[in-house]
Amino acid sequence: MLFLLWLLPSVLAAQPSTPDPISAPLRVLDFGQLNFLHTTDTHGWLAGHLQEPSYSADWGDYVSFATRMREKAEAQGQDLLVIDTGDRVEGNGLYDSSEPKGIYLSDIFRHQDIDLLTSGNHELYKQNTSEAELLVTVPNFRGNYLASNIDIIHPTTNELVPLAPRFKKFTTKKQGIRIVAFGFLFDFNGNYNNTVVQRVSSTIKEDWFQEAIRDKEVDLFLVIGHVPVHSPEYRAIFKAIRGIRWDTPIQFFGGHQHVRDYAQYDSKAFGLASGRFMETIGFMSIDGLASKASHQSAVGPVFKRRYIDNNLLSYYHHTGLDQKTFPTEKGLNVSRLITKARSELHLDKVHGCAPRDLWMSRAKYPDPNSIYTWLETEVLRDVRDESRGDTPRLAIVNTGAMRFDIFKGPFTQDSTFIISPFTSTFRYVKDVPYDKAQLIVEVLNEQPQILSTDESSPTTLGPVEQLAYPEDVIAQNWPSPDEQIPMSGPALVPGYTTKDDAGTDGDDTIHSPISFYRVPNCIQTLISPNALETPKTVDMVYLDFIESKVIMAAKFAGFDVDIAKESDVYMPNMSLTNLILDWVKKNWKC
Ligand SMILES: Nc1ccn([C@@H]2O[C@H](COP(=O)(O)O)[C@@H](O)[C@H]2O)c(=O)n1
Ligand SMILES: [Zn+2]
Ligand SMILES: [Zn+2]
Repeated sequence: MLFLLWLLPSVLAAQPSTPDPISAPLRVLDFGQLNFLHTTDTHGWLAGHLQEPSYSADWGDYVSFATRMREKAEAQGQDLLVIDTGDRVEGNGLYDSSEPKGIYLSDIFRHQDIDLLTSGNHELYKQNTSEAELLVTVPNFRGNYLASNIDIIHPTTNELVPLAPRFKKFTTKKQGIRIVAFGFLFDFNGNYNNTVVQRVSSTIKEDWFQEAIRDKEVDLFLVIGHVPVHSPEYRAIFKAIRGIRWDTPIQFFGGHQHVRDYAQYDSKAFGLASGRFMETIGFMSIDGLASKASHQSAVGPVFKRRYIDNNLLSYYHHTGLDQKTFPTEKGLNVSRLITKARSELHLDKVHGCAPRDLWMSRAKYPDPNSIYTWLETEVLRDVRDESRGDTPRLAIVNTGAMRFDIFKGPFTQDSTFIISPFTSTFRYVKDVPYDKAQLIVEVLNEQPQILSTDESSPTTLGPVEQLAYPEDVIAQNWPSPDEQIPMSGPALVPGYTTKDDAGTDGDDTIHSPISFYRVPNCIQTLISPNALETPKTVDMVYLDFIESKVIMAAKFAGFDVDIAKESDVYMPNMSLTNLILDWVKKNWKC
């Protein structure tokens, strides 16, 4: 059933730069015995999207939404569980702009009543981030944080300990559904050396896991993880559980690829991935589970999924409430906390004004509207180390270092971290024959554009970095112009038109499709005093994050220099984030 809501400008006017919304036809949520709300890859976007009305609800609104949805489910004698599958950090001023990073964010995040959560790869890149998980987030969510395959060196005892409990068994409040839950991270190997991520394939051979899946008093296995739902890791977990429990329903929640996705493993096992950056709240319901309340055994359970656009009108619609009746006191307080934090962090401070939109994947590459073309032709021209003077240099940047589009208008302190939050700095190798440097970039770009081996296989070259939208997911989930759902009435708002294993009716809001284009793994800029001549040799400059990939690509390219030994710091302490910020301040006057 569809509802057509006229989005009232006043509803979203709370965000200063939010343009007037138009209209949004909405699908309903079908509740079941057991219901879930799911976030993943929020990357600090707890203030929501200030420039995109479709995703403008903040964490406080989500706190109200979860409360209201729980009330609604429980009033119907049903249960609701709230899940988060990691990558909560890095990617927004609310996290990256504080010193130390994250002090405001963790204090906002903790107010959501989360039943189960786990770690992403971003929680593990740096020592202080994973230690904050151990010392702040795990205690904040006492007993609900799971880490089936992550250990950490405890900063005070120096002992290697599980980051959090490996699994958890519990019974739901209303229906008495007995659940065994796990919390996994994909086979990640880019973590700092204070943590150990055990490969999923070996974790599932461990005694504790084998015992847990042999428990006969279980109505549902719940696997949450920072793992793509279509991945070898989840396939392996599914096979391990199914091998022992041929009939028990299994629900997976995943993330990491920043896409809306839904996987069907068999008729009783499904997986939901709920996008990125607080754009999407995933909803799942399961009906027909064995349960104490209904004294029933499982009867062909029915699984249903929805991807909710994160805005107040979706929230009002799904709860049946309105501007007056929807907000909870706690939710409003969390929104106030966010406003206060943003103000203390000066996130609205304007550094410059972008003359046009610059897109990561909504524009072709190369193209004047591509953020990568802008980087290549303008920003990277400022790559210069004093000590190397005007020595010709080839600057190589992985496209994954860019995280979000730039919208025409004010470029703020928040935008600085939204578009590229990483503290990675530049390194270089001198006297690299120009043709070899070109070959190295070619090798880097020839790597398959999937992420299954990303940061996960030390033995193969693998892709330089993950694409924001891996190829298999593009084929599966991305809209194509001919998939537009015919609607009468007002024009649809452009947005997600997801295609997944259950079809094309997953999005709560019916949008018109947006075109997306593929980008290479790496872009490059040659900076040379003599623009007309190709230099014989260059300083090959790259972000330290991709050094291991550059080393392997150099081997493939037949460049016989020990890069790990010969490389050095280039532009000391200059991150890509700061390079861009300096460029914006100089070039984008308001
Ligand atoms: N210092 C860094 C860290 C990460 N990246 C990019 O992010 C990708 C992982 O992000 P997810 O949110 O998808 O986990 C990684 O593959 C890199 O592309 C980076 O560039 N620099
Ligand atoms: Zn992520
Ligand atoms: Zn991730």
